[in-house]
Amino acid sequence: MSNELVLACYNVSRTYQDGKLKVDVIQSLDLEVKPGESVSIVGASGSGKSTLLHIMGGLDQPSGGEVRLMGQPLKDVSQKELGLLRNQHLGFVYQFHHLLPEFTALENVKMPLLIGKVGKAEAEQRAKEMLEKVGLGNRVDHRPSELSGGERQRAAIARALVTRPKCLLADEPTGNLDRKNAQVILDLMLDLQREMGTALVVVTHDEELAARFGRMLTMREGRLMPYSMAAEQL
Ligand SMILES: Nc1ncnc2c1ncn2[C@@H]1O[C@H](COP(=O)(O)OP(=O)(O)OP(=O)(O)O)[C@@H](O)[C@H]1O
Repeated sequence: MSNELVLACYNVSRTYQDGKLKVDVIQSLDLEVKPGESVSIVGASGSGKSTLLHIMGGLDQPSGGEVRLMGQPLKDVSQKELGLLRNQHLGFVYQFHHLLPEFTALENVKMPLLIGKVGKAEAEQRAKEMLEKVGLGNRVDHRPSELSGGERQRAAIARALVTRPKCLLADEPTGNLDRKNAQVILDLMLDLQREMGTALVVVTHDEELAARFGRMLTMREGRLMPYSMAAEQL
């Protein structure tokens, strides 16, 4: 039943008007994300992967079609409600950590809880627990500049998951890391996804990492299709 889905896209399209040129980046795209499942999306550069993730996360509006978050069509909600829905149900991780430089890891991770009106004491405790989970229990008072690249990404994952979202959306979360750190961060995301029952949708260029997800999709000609190595080499 559709209302059991975490996220759903039905007949979604996105067109950019670039001067006289109209670019159909996404066309008649359908996607259903079930609770707790892990989905990877690969595809050529410029195929529309980031655009899709922005639309799924309510950061961009589709030109047509419908996006539902926890069964709620996003086009029906006000900006304020959208903000609440996103804070409540979604976590975001990007290629670059986007931690606020003047705040410590703990303060950064607490922030979405405080925005979501969780009390200060509970926010502090949950943020500490989440930092422990990502292996940063001994780095809570470090500022981003005092963390390694892998540690910053761990802190960004903690910040995204501290609200216990139904779905984590990640755009090239390992794109800025070396191979070893990329593997470690991906393992961490998949472990947390299973442990917390969070659905995980990741966009990546890395087909080897993408193959470790429950479902691997390719973005091609504005649509998603099951990944097939043979088709990729055409
Ligand atoms: N604001 C915009 N205005 C016009 N065109 C845009 C805009 N944003 C993206 N595009 C175009 O839409 C297409 C898809 O971009 P998108 O960033 O979604 O691709 P991608 O698959 O994530 O690429 P990459 O893997 O290189 O990050 C590109 O051709 C891009 O130039």
